[in-house]
Amino acid sequence: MTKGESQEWDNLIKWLEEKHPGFERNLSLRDVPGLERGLVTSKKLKKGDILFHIPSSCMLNPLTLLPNSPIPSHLFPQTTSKSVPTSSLTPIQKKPRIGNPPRKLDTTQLLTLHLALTKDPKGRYKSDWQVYIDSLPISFRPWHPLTWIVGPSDKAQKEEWEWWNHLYGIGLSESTKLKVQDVKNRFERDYEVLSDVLKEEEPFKSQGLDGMISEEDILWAWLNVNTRSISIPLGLPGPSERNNHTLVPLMDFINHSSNESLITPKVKQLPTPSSSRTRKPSVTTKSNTNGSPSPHLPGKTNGHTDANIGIKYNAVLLPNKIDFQLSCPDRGLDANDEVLFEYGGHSSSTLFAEYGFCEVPKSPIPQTNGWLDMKYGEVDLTSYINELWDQQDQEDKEEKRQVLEDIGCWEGNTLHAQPSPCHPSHSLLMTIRLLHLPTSSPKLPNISKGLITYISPQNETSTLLTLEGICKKVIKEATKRDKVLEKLVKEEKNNEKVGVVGMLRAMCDEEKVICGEVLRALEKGDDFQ
Ligand SMILES: C[S@@+](CC[C@H](N)C(=O)[O-])C[C@H]1O[C@@H](n2cnc3c(N)ncnc32)[C@H](O)[C@@H]1O
Repeated sequence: MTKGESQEWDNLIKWLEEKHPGFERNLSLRDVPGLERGLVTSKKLKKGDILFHIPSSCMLNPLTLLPNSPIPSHLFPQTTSKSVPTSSLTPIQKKPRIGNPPRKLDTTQLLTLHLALTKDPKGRYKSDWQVYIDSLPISFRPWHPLTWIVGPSDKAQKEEWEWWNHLYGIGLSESTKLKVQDVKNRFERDYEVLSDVLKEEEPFKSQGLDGMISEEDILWAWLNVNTRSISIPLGLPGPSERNNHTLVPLMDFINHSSNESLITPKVKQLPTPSSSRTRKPSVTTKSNTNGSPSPHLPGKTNGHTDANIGIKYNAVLLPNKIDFQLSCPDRGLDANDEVLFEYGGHSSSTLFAEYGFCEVPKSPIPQTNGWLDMKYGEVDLTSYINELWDQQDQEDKEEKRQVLEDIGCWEGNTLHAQPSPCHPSHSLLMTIRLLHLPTSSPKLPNISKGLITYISPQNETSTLLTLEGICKKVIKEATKRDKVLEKLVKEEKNNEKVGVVGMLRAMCDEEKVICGEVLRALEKGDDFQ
């Protein structure tokens, strides 16, 4: 941590203490050079002690922004939910306008715009959350992989960027590249919308802001929103992952772990004290799957998100009146223990593409075995399966795709370390089985109804041979990639480069270990269901 960061932390705590009644904490910023910024306990704590209490007033989302925002209110996300008081967001227009529908931003875009506006060189958009915004990472270059494929506007950074762009080409598996490309597509769509807003909407248009807020500013803002916000019910309709999330000061300093013995699971959502007395109980929010706040996965609805947060969900929660409280787990915590929670059930490649890091097993036994104990140890075979689809004719592919969608097996072409032993997902097996079925096979209708999963001994033999071939290919490519990466950093003095390459090499290990185990099972003739 630099001196500047420590100052920003002090300012943040002072702002929370002075301006946000109810704020409490027993956590401090971890101050260890060379280690990821994170939160640690300020003193020894016992079961149930409060780690922090974050009042809703300091959270940054469309509901808290609207009352004093310089962003025109017609751009705010629109609610159709009865649970949000209509005064808090723009009401639905009863008759749609003739011509183009009114432009609306979703929460991701609105928060990105709010953060990016603070970069106005003329300083016209100071935020009420400025102290919090000053505590955010200053840049995502060079470590976030999205910045490896979005060139810098500053020519002086071009040469350095080329090293990272080259790393993208040689150091990521094809399946990880697909995930980073997906992040890029989402960024580009939002960038286009926000550029149009700056060009066409007042007051931005008259202020010439389109030329003043750069793509780099929007990239910085967008990555902050996408790597730091938390899913929380805001009562906004539409895709939840685009709308129902919020930036929560302090909570966004917590790092991820999937290791259950390390995470601090007790997060509560509580009604903000005054609101629980003033509103009628009928006005309640509908939460995501189980009412828990969870680290927001920007791209998709996340199947596993809330599993480890162990939320206590209180009866009456109004969308913009939800406080967060994190309390000490049963095991207690020593002073300076890091507080961690699970961002969701994400594989290494998803964590890397979305958040710019991956978990590497810390195990006393050699690292290769550690991967087998990783809760979300996974190899994504999408790029290999895509190659097989490309060999099928279009009609055949459409027909089989429909069947796989009917049984919930389209996509999800993965191998898993857990539950042990390593195994292919059911979706992967069904996909390869269908790839080996002849065009318009009479078996397809029954597969589509879920009546058949095992097709025939011959089909099964072909399926397992294909799986074996793919696993061998993955191991070969991961071994080759690992060697290239080793060579790349052999003489490298830059610690950041060495650290990132270390993560990429660890992901090669994960592929080799999991595919190796699946190959061993295939050789033994083990059955996969
Ligand atoms: C929500 S922020 C957490 C706080 C962050 N460390 C900071 O300095 O502000 C998420 C970012 O923290 C980093 N991070 C979180 N968990 C991590 C972990 N287990 N190992 C390495 N980096 C991690 C990643 O850069 C990620 O994009």
